Amino acid sequence: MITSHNLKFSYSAQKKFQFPDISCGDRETLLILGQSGKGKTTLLHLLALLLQPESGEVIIGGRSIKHLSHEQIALIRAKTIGIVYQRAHFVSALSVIDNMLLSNFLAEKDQDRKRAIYLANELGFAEHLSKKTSQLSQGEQQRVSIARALMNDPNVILADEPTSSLDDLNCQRVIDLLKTQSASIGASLVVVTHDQRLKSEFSNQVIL
Ligand SMILES: Nc1ncnc2c1ncn2[C@@H]1O[C@H](COP(=O)(O)OP(=O)(O)OP(=O)(O)O)[C@@H](O)[C@H]1O
Repeated sequence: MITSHNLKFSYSAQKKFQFPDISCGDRETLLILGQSGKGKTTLLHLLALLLQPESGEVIIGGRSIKHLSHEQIALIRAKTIGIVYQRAHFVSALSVIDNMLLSNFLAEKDQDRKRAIYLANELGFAEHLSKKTSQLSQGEQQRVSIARALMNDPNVILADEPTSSLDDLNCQRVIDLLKTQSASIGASLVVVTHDQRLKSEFSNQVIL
């Protein structure tokens, strides 16, 4: 479960954001919609503990993420949050499977090859596991990115514009994958997007 209260953030005196409170329980989904520049990625990065709010707090699994060291925050993020970034940010020198196993390493867990292979089969890219990520199509990279986010069975999955560059068929596939995979591990799924196609896919919505 993830909630936020009174989150405020500013990049500069001219660029200030005050976000509505959000709440997404275990096995629940939440869509955060907003036009370009409304602060969707900023909010997602606050929820992902990648940015520190000026005021307010994020609570994950009942625990407030305030007054913790950078090291503690990094470990909580790695262990409890799966992030599907707007751009995938793979390590280009590593294979697909090693990019996935990196998630285990960052969470200080043993490398779980079985889980990586299981997810690759579930998400339909098992034949690409030993390739470099740059050899995969954009849609395949998107699925690897989702699988990587699921490697540590996170409590919360945060996805930033996961469908904006996909055609209708792949858009539907990616949303179905995110929903089924997050439901199967009992996670909260929060998606931020300007993609209006997703409106009909989520009953809980917040508009920025
Ligand atoms: N590091 C930064 N420094 C200064 N301003 C920033 C920074 N990152 C984002 N901004 C500004 O903050 C505003 C919100 O950016 P953000 O990326 O959160 O919006 P968004 O709703 O996700 O937009 P998009 O849909 O175009 O990705 C934008 O006007 C952007 O220029």
